[in-house]
Amino acid sequence: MTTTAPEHLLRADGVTVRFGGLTALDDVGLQVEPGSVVGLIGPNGAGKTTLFNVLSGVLRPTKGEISWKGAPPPGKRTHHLAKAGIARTFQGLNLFPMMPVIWNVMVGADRTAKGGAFSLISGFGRHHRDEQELKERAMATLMRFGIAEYALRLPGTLPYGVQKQVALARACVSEPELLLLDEPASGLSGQQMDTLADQIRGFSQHMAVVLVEHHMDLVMKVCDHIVVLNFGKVIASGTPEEIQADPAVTQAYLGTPADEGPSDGSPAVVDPSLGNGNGNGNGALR
Ligand SMILES: Nc1ncnc2c1ncn2[C@@H]1O[C@H](COP(=O)(O)OP(=O)(O)OP(=O)(O)O)[C@@H](O)[C@H]1O
Repeated sequence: MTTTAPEHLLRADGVTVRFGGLTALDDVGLQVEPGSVVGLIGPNGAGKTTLFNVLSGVLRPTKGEISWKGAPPPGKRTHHLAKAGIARTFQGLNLFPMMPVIWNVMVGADRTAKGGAFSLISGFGRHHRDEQELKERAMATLMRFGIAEYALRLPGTLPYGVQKQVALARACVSEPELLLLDEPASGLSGQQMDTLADQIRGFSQHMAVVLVEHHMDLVMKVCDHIVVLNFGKVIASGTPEEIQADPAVTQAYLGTPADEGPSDGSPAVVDPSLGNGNGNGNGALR
């Protein structure tokens, strides 16, 4: 009997998450193919972070299943994920403030570091040659991200945009097959966001990316596929063009009835500049 490898890297089936009486996710399905960029969007409180936490193994769903390359997920600790080829960034920077930039990136480079930062600082169980190799890989990644000059600086002494790049470098240094990005554009300038967009498209040459992001222009620019959540349910799923033309998406963000499209009959376009008039109390499209 021959078995074929699953086409998807990551798959969620019928994922439901309840917090007490509140259903944060309701029967959500999602697939991530190798080399694709998948966006998760939705108004505030839609369930994006909850789904991200389920996908990254941090949160166990009340119902439903997650599979990684057709098998159960590898575990919820960062080093479990890293070993399996999954890396993530955090909504906050989550850098170690007392460690220089290069050490922060070395932590990400070490797929075998069970103790994470502790094992790096203590050197427990590691040979000098291994540490040298980690340092070289971290340095090469810093160079690739154009931030090698900051290698010996503490993160807190650097501009926010550079710190964001350090966090991204730390996630990418292990050359993951899947990169989970949690609001990578928050706090960035327009120019920094353009750089980020180019980077994400570049990443997809080597890895799949799942992106939770409020900045619609970035999402529309970089994603191959977008999943839209509202009140914990998937209300739309498709290419950026399909999502922009979907009246249910416009309704979710702006609170306009789905059948009230533009009077000229052209498809409704989700406009990031429209911030008010949200009828569902979920906040504006940002
Ligand atoms: N730990 C928790 N306990 C109880 N309720 C929670 C918890 N985490 C999230 N929720 C609720 O679940 C729902 C979905 O929240 P979630 O943070 O996933 O939405 P989101 O789309 O990420 O929102 P935002 O864009 O504002 O970050 C919200 O109603 C939220 O209040």
